[in-house]
Formats: sequence, structure tokens, C-alpha cells
Amino acid sequence: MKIGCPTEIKPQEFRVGLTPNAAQEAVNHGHTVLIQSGAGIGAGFEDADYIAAGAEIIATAEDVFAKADMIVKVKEPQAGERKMLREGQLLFTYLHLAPDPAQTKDLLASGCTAIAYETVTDRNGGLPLLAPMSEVAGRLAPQVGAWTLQKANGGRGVLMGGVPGVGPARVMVIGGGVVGTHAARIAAGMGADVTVLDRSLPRLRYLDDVFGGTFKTSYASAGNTIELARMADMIIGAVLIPGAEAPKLITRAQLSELKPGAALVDVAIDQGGCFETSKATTHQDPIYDVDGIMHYCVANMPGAVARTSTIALGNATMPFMLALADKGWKQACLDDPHLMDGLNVHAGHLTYYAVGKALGIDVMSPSIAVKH
Ligand SMILES: NC(=O)C1=CN([C@@H]2O[C@H](COP(=O)(O)OP(=O)(O)OC[C@H]3O[C@@H](n4cnc5c(N)ncnc54)[C@H](O)[C@@H]3O)[C@@H](O)[C@H]2O)C=CC1
Ligand SMILES: CC(=O)C(=O)O
Ligand SMILES: [Mg+2]
Repeated sequence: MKIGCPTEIKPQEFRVGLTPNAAQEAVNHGHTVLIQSGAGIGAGFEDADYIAAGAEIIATAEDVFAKADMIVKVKEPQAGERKMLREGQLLFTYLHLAPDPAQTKDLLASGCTAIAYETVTDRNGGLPLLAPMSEVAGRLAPQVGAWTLQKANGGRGVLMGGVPGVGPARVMVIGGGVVGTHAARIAAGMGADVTVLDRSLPRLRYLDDVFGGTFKTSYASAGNTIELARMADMIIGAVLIPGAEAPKLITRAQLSELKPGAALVDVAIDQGGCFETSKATTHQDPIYDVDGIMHYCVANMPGAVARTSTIALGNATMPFMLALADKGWKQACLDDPHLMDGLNVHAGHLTYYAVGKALGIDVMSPSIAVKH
């Protein structure tokens, strides 16, 4: 198979879909790997690294899309990239379709087959291709939140760890999954007073068992949420209902009850955000003010630490990328129901129920699509 990897073009996105190590594995499996010239630079990989791995360097994205059977990327295809996708071509990347009707329409129109990293599952009910980036974004969230809290950025002017005689920042993390757990660990490590909320009691039990001395837990009822929010200096949004648009857990009206200059870090923004006032921002212009509350809503946070993120993502995607290339997507999905869970679009049909529900589009069952 010809596997193509274009340069990411989303603003301030420095990750790349294939590392030289992943390219080398694909070449060892007998595949041709086409890398757009310069695609790896942002993550610290030169064209020479890919050539040494056995890949071919291609000058333009147009040529990569035209020649490849499978496109491996990081971020959802941007409007110009969507025009280059074609019927029968396989796209393997993050998509986040539920809050994105324009992208969904274009992918359906292209006739391509699209497997979304964020909905591939594992046997423990986890999301193995989201997890590494959730680990990164979770660990970054208190760092960017602490910056947002600084006075010059519009924040409350509260130091995470406080100092002797002055108490620490109060950090509330809504959603205690991968993002939430990593965010809570780092925030606690910075000396903040941290509480994690979740709707899953088994998850709260796990967090209490493992991190009981490090941070507190609370059930994520609406009442507890607003009660803790009123006291918080920083609120990190980290909920997920896989594939679906994020529930709105703090409304615009409730902002007036928060502390002036509190920082809201909405990591769940790529699924539409879990605060009513969240709208996606970029690394170039990451924060904005609504009613005196500072919002940080960067939809591709891991891009800020592109090298760490690229290697972590590559480690996770590699076995799936190889299965897709070795067997073709149909056989690979038939052999692995967890990969089949990643199928979002095939030949003009939407194949993921939560996305169909969010966008009001009929869905074809993936088990039918795979025979289509
Ligand atoms: N902005 C960015 O750059 C990035 C964003 N993300 C996003 O972060 C979000 C979280 O991802 P993960 O931690 O990997 O998901 P996860 O599935 O590991 O955790 C989500 C948690 O939210 C909880 N939850 C669901 N509904 C809830 C509610 N109403 N109230 C409280 N808790 C609730 C679940 O029980 C679960 O424990 C996702 O939307 C993901 O796409 C992930 C990586 C990067
Ligand atoms: C998960 C995701 O969308 C990202 O890493 O950018
Ligand atoms: Mg994202």
C-alpha cells in the first residue's frame, strides 16, 4: 500500500502523523511511504530522517493526496485538504465530527473511508489513540491554566502553590478520565488544592484508591458542580461521552457566580466544549474573556509540545496503521472490532451513531459498511 503523510496545516500545529520509526516499520512491511517535504520539521524530524527510514519525500500535499491509498495525519482535514480526498481513499486521523457539520459534509461528499483516532477502542473500554494526547493535554492544562491566572493575562493573580502564609489555588477538574487524572496530578504537584468530579462512581473509587492523599473527589451532580465552581480559581473541563458533543456543565448565567478572573481551561473543546461560553481558540491567541472569566480553549493543545506528542501518538497509532496497510481497512476492521469502532465515514455514509445523533444524519451500521 502507498501510505501518505502530508504536513499538518491547522494553525500552530507542529505534530506529524508518521514518525521516522513508524515509516520504517511500514517500509519493513513492504509498503511505500510518501512524506511531504518538511512534514516532520515541527516535531524535530528532518527529511533525511525519513529518507534513512526508507520513505520517499514528496514536494507537495497535492501529490501526497493524489498518490497515496491511505493518508495518515494528526488533525482533522482542513477545508483545502478535504477537497483532495477521493472515493476509495482511506483517511486515518483525529476527526471530532460531532461538533463539525462542515467537515462531516465534505468527508461524506468525498466518498473516502475515514477512521477516527478518537473513537477506536480497547478491550478495557478505553480509547487507546486518544489516551496519549489526553495524557499530554491533561498534563498541560494546569500549566496553561496557571499562566491564564496571571494578572497580565486577565486572571485572578493567584499562584498555584501559594506561599508560606498564603493558601494555594483551588483547582476543580470536571471529568476524571485520562485528561482529568493527569491534570489533577500535575495541579496537585504544583501545590494546588485539587478536587476531581466525575459521574462514574467506579472511576471516583479508583481515583480515591490511587490518589486519595493527592487530590479529593466529588460526584459531578449539578449542585456539587456549581458549589465547587464558586470557590475555584481554575476549572479544567475534561469530560467525554465518546464521539458525542460534550455536555454543557457551566452555563453563561453561572459565570456571574464564579470568582472574577477565574480561569476556565476547556480541554473538551474538541468535542464542542463543556462550558456554554467556550469557543475554540488557537495557540496564537489562546485566551478570551467572558464576563470577567478567562477562557482557554485550544483545540489542539498537544501541538504545543509537538515532539513529545508526535512520538507518543506514533507509538499508539503504529500497530493500527500497520494492520490497515497490511490487510486493507475492511479485513483489518473485521479482524479487530476495536478498530471497527473507529470507522466514522465510508463511501458517502456516516457510520458512527453518536455523530449521527449529534448532527441529525442517518447512520449506516459499520458492520454493513464493511461489506459495502
Ligand atoms: N483540547 C485538546 O487538545 C485535547 C482534547 N482532548 C479531549 O479531552 C476530553 C477528555 O478526554 P479523555 O480524558 O481522554 O476522556 P475519558 O473518556 O478518559 O474521560 C472522560 C471522563 O468524563 C466523565 N464524564 C462524562 N460525562 C460527565 C459529566 N456529565 N460530568 C462529569 N464527568 C463526566 C467520564 O465518566 C470519564 O471519566 C475529550 O473531549 C478529548 O477529545 C483530548 C486530548 C487533547
Ligand atoms: C485529541 C486531539 O484532537 C489532539 O490531540 O489534537
Ligand atoms: Mg483536538
